[in-house]
Amino acid sequence: MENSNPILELYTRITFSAAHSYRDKDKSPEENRRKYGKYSRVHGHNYEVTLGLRGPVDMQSGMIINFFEVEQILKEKIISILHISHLEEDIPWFREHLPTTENISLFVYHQLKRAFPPSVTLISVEVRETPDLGAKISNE
Ligand SMILES: Nc1nc2c(c(=O)[nH]1)N=C([C@H](O)[C@H](O)COP(=O)(O)OP(=O)(O)OP(=O)(O)O)CN2
Repeated sequence: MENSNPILELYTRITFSAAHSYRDKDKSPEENRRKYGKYSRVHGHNYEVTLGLRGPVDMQSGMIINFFEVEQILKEKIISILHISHLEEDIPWFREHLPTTENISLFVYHQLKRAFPPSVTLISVEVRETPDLGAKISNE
């Protein structure tokens, strides 16, 4: 096999639990109920986040990045902030942005896009709120 450093993609999945509700700040509880139905009430989900990372495989270690390092980054940038949170109460960004699956994907993407070493590119973030509902950002 050639001795150059091939470019590969590495995937990892993390989970966190959080509560949220859909409410527009300028609307009354009744208006929010009309607009968002039952989702205007606080409810929780076990979210699944799948990340795609791309980079050259270091021929000595056989890794794009040591998974241990990925776990440390995810703990600091995602889990410590989102896990067991009430999204729009605890995290300032979600006071201005409805805590939908789409916006959670954007939040995770922005938290992580500069968190990895320069040789590693974050190419995708997929957030699943339920088995039937997810959102994905691809940066390819
Ligand atoms: N485009 C989006 N639409 C909705 C989102 C979202 O993030 N993006 N989110 C919701 C709610 O959070 C809801 O909880 C989603 O889960 P769902 O399975 O649809 O609803 P339930 O858990 O209540 O399950 P039921 O089968 O309806 O009882 C809504 N829309």
